[in-house]
Amino acid sequence: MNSTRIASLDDIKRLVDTFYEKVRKDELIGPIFDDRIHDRWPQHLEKMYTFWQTVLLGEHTYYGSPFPPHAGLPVSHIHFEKWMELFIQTVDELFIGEIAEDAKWRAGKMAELFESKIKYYTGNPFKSLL
Ligand code: HEM
Repeated sequence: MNSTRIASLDDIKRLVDTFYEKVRKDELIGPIFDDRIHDRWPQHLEKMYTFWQTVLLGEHTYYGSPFPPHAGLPVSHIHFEKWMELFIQTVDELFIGEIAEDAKWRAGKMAELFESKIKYYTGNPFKSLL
């Protein structure tokens, strides 16, 4: 059983790298990422390190807006379910502790928010995307 707590940027990198390895291999959501990201995976991973470093360690290195890149993606409930399944699997494989639990909780909240925004904007295509 693993007994590592999320405590450093190296831990965040391991979490992000392992998660997106699973994502890229997944038949349902892998192609959605690849179609948008193409050869920019190193940049995407770098950005995701800063995102989770900010959220989980309180070290403020991410200054973006998380939602806009998702607004036009061809995703619905099943895609978010798969995303969450892989994320939870990754966290539980690698880490224990309060921050690991927080990671899963926050991911779940953001997945819910993104899903409901995407549903809303799909029904109201002329609303602002922010
Ligand atoms: C099925 C679910 C999801 C898909 C298909 C998806 C896909 C993507 C794609 C294609 C990008 C843009 C990459 C680029 O063009 O460089 C992106 C960026 C990002 N995603 Fe997701 N995502 C999903 C769920 C989530 C969730 C639940 C979170 C939150 C925990 C999240 C957090 C982010 C962040 C922070 C960025 C970077 C935004 C920026 O540019 O500042 N994504 N995602």
